[in-house]
Amino acid sequence: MTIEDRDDAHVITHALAKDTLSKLRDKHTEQVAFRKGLVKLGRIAGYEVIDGAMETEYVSIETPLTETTGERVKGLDDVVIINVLRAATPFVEGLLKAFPRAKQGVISAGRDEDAGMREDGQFPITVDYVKLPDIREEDTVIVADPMLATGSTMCTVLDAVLDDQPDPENLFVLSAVSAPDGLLRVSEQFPEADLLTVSIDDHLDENGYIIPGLGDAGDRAFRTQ
Ligand SMILES: O=P(O)(O)OC[C@H]1O[C@H](OP(=O)(O)OP(=O)(O)O)[C@H](O)[C@@H]1O
Ligand SMILES: O=c1cc[nH]c(=O)[nH]1
Ligand SMILES: [Mg+2]
Repeated sequence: MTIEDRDDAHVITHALAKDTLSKLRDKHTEQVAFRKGLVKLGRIAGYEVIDGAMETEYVSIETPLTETTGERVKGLDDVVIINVLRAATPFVEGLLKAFPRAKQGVISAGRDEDAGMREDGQFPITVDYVKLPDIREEDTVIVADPMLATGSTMCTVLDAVLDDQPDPENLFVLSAVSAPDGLLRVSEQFPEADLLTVSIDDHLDENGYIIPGLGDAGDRAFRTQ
């Protein structure tokens, strides 16, 4: 398994994840390559979740030549993936390569950047659309958003996802790039969540952007800048 357990989060240390993140960080990486990078990172992260959190069971198999015993991942049908619009869309596309039969939820939650970051280090969050599947106790829930900056968006999303639902067996908050402030905020408000990220960056700037980060993930993936 290529996950480093730290006090603040589990960090995916797979060489290909680091390689892909470096391409995403590069300001010369254009839209198509950027989107493909997020897809690839989602796929790698999905495999890491399987490797780290899911069990296998023995199954008997008939090969063309003989009978043998193999292993199968248990619980692949008990996965719920939450797509935080908009930047998570290509990231989730990659996750779905690891969990093709996952149930999916969609929530549109965006920072009100005109209002700016408040003195408490949080952003007002606008939620426009919420469509979530029922969660069952046996489920592994993965809330995916490539950027975890102040944590304002993620805390709003988790409130909506967990509202009036049973606690799932596993709850992952998955990001590509995270900031220490956001990790702290989410872990304080949702201690039951496992925070999984590819990189814990240094700090946030005065506009709430992750430094060194990769810029605005939504704008780069959707070419809106
Ligand atoms: O931790 P936070 O400070 O809340 O910031 C993280 C959020 O910011 C980005 O979304 P954005 O609001 O830019 O929306 P977008 O995905 O539509 O670009 C990102 O995709 C996260 O959802
Ligand atoms: O650095 C950041 C912070 C929030 N959202 C982004 O897309 N990038
Ligand atoms: Mg954005």
